[in-house]
Amino acid sequence: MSGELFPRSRSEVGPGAVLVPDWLDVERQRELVAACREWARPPAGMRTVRTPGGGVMTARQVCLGWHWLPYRYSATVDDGDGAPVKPFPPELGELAREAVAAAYGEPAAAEYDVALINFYDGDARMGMHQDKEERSTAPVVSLSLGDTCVFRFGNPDSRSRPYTDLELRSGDLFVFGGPSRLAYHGVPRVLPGTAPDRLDLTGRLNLTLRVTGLDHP
Ligand SMILES: O=C(O)CCC(=O)C(=O)O
Ligand SMILES: [Fe+2]
Repeated sequence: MSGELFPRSRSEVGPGAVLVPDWLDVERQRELVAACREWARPPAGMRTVRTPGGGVMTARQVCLGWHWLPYRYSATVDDGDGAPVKPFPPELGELAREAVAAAYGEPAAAEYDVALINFYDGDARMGMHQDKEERSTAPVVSLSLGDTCVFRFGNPDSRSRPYTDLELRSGDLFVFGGPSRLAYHGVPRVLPGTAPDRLDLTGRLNLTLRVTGLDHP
């Protein structure tokens, strides 16, 4: 539920960084949540990610197409059960292309080949980072489902200011490419209990769709 008197409108948060509120209708959100529940199952299911410095990411993650781990891509879940990563579904490629067209008004140039699905429950959050393991400069497509979060979108030079805090709600699309492709970003907070009732989801799911630029094994 948005609660706004007027619908939120598309906004450019930075050069090449575009928020399209309410891009997915509730039916599509429900379908994606159901699909995420399947993708989260083992083998190659949702896991806790550990960083080389000994840290633990509080958002749990499952990948499709390529397995991301700090800080590279692999064809197998090298930091989990070792299973081959689940395939990247063609529907998500189509969704990514539609998303780029909706954000930029022009079609995507490259084939999307990886999805990182992050699940935030409890106090989960994500620190400021760049998405830089890809060899392609194609825009990152981000879809939010479930609880609203505060999404911090910064600049390509440092984790600190200037940055903009925006709300990403269930169904929102955020695309960042061009001069913003390597901008630092993170999720300082999730607002519990804000998911639409019809989603039947406690917590927040985020799908980030990317082009790795890697050759498939
Ligand atoms: O959950 C989000 O909105 C951001 C996820 C993210 O930045 C990532 O997976 O690299
Ligand atoms: Fe990211």
